[in-house]
Amino acid sequence: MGSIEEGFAVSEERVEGVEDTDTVYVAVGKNMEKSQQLLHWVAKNFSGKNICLLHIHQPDPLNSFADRNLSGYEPKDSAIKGFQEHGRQTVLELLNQYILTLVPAGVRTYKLLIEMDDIEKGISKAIAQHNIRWLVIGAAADRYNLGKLAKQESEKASLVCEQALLSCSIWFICKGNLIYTRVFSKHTSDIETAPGLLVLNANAEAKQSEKIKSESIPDALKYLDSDNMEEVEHVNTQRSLNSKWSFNSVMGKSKLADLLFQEDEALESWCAKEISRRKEVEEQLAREKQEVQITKNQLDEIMYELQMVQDQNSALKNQISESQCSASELEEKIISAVDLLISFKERRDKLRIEHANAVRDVKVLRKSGNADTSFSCGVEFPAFSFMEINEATHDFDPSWKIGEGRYGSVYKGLLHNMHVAIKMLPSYGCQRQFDFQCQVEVLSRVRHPNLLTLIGSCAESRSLVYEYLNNGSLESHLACKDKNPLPWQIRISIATDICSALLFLHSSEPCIIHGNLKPSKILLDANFVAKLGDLGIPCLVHQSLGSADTNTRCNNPNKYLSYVDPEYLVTGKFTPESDVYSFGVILLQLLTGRPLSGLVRDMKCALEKENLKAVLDISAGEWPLYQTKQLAYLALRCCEKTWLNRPDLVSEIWSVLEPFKATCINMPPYLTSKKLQRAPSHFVCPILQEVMEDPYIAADGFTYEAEAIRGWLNSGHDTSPMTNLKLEHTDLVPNYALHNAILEWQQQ
Ligand SMILES: Nc1ncnc2c1ncn2[C@@H]1O[C@H](COP(=O)(O)OP(=O)(O)OP(=O)(O)O)[C@@H](O)[C@H]1O
Repeated sequence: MGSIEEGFAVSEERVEGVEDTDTVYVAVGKNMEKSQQLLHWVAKNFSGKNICLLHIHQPDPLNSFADRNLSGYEPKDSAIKGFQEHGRQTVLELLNQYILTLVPAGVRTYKLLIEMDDIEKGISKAIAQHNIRWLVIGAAADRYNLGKLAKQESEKASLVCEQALLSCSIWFICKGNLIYTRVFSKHTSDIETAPGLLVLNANAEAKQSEKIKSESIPDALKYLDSDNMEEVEHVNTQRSLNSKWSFNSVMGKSKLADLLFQEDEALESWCAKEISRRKEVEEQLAREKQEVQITKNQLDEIMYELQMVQDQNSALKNQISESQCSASELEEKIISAVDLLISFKERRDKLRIEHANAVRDVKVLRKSGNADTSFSCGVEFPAFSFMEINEATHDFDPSWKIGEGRYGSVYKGLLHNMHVAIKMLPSYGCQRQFDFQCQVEVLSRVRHPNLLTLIGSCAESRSLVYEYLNNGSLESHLACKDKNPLPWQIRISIATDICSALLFLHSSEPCIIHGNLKPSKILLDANFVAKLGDLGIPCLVHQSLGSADTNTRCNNPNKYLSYVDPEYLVTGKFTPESDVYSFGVILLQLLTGRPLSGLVRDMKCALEKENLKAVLDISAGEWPLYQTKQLAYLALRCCEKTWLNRPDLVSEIWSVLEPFKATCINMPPYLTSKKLQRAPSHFVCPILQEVMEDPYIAADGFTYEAEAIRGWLNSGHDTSPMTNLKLEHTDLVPNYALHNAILEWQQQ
């Protein structure tokens, strides 16, 4: 037993007759788990060998005993020894426990306990003293720098010790795996095998297990790969020569130490390299982790965007499905509308056929009627049904009523897109409907720009359909009912228009007498063109009634009688001069604007006193006195009681009026109101009675407003609105010349 510093074996169990070459020393610590892993590895790889458990016991130093907070207390020698003995026993018990774990493997086991403060020194001492050939140490034990230790020891250790160290092979085990091996040789301090070379693959292990069985060398030595086998064999050779091997004969003591030291430095540099390599790998790993994190973040963003896109996609899908639903609904509606249209077209075609048949029947009937009455209606004339008349007047709505005369009411109406005036005559039996229709057709053939156009009739309701003139009657203008007073130029123009109409009627063959000429029968269109209405009505009504005028109403007989020729009242017969008489009264009214009573007398008086101005209507403006006086004399002559004294329409009246009207038009703009400005009659659409904006020429040679003539043709008419004659075709040609003339006139 030596001192603790020196190191000594406090316990050694040796079996007699057992060579050291059959013993593997295993350096075990106090950690049960690690030590058992180590023993397990040794039992597996050194089968058939004896195992000696080597433990370097570090006894508690006396000063540490003294440090135990026992100030003032001086422990006795016996107490210290007892304490150290207790520690020793504890360690031996631990070693016994390790031995017990090896019992099942059938390994012969004994233990070597060495007490020393420094474990490195203890192991080195044990190698030297016990001539240890094979030593297995836990990898952690590598921290015990045996090479360094050897160098330090080399100076003071005995030759035996060094020789023993140099003939020892050491295996470093970590967690049951061989990390590396140090095999000492005579040339180098040790053969260090890199860990990579010592990691066996499955095949290599299988081969090695076969070898282990056949050879006597320890299994652990066979873990070296083929490159190192030479070295291992060399080591074995050295071992066999070990007894003869002399350190001094090969190299000096100090040289060995240097070699050991060099090897140790190589190991250290390898470790440093390994650490820096690991550091690089770790840095690389950190970078890659960062990149992975960035990629992950990008992935998250992409996933978020993907989610949004998916949401939008689903929203769009919903919209598409909704649109598809509404589209299919619309398709269904279109299909049903098309079906309806087809059925309407079929119905229309059917009605057209029925209409054509009806027209044919009417023609046949007319022919047979002609045979009886020897009267030919000739031209086709629009005949409206009562339903159409009813519809046009909105069920004869009172608000659509224009006025009421002796022969019935007049309604405004909308018929086939045209504004019309419908005159309702007293109704009679069916027998007379045909006569009525024929007579109306005769009247409709009398056409003149200053005669109110008769558009059609309804025999059923005995109504006459006229063009509607929106400026009302001359009567309303003279009465100034909500209207501006007419300028004298317009009054002259109206007188000329009526004179023109009378000339046309009286010169017709046979002569046509109006017989009911008065201001209410003179209607004014949008351009104040005067048109004479109600032509032939008295005849129509009187014929129907016979001689008795029982059903006619007259609210103001005096007013009516003021225009009637006095000779008619005597004879009961109208003559052309009867119309001249009525015209004379109207002329006096236009000049004076005065009431009927005493009108002739006042004018006579004014002319006698050479004071025409006293009776002239000053609201009409500054009358040109000479021509006005001439006209006043003519008017008085028209009102002569004897028809023979009345002036001739053509040679006397027309010859004064026509140049008078011409001077009016040639004068500078005489109309203060644009509304009253007179447009040339050919600028006016015959249907609408308004200045045309888009004039088109029809097959009858007349020019119409495009919209109006199209409405006429589209409503089924194939006749001229002006002549009632059948149109050769329904093509329309734009009248550019007229359009330009209208534009120029409007810009004046
Ligand atoms: N085509 C028409 N366009 C615009 N207004 C019209 C038209 N025809 C008639 N009128 C209006 O209807 C009113 C009534 O006319 P109607 O011919 O029935 O009676 P009257 O002329 O007053 O008298 P009577 O016929 O008894 O001699 C007229 O004053 C006139 O203002």
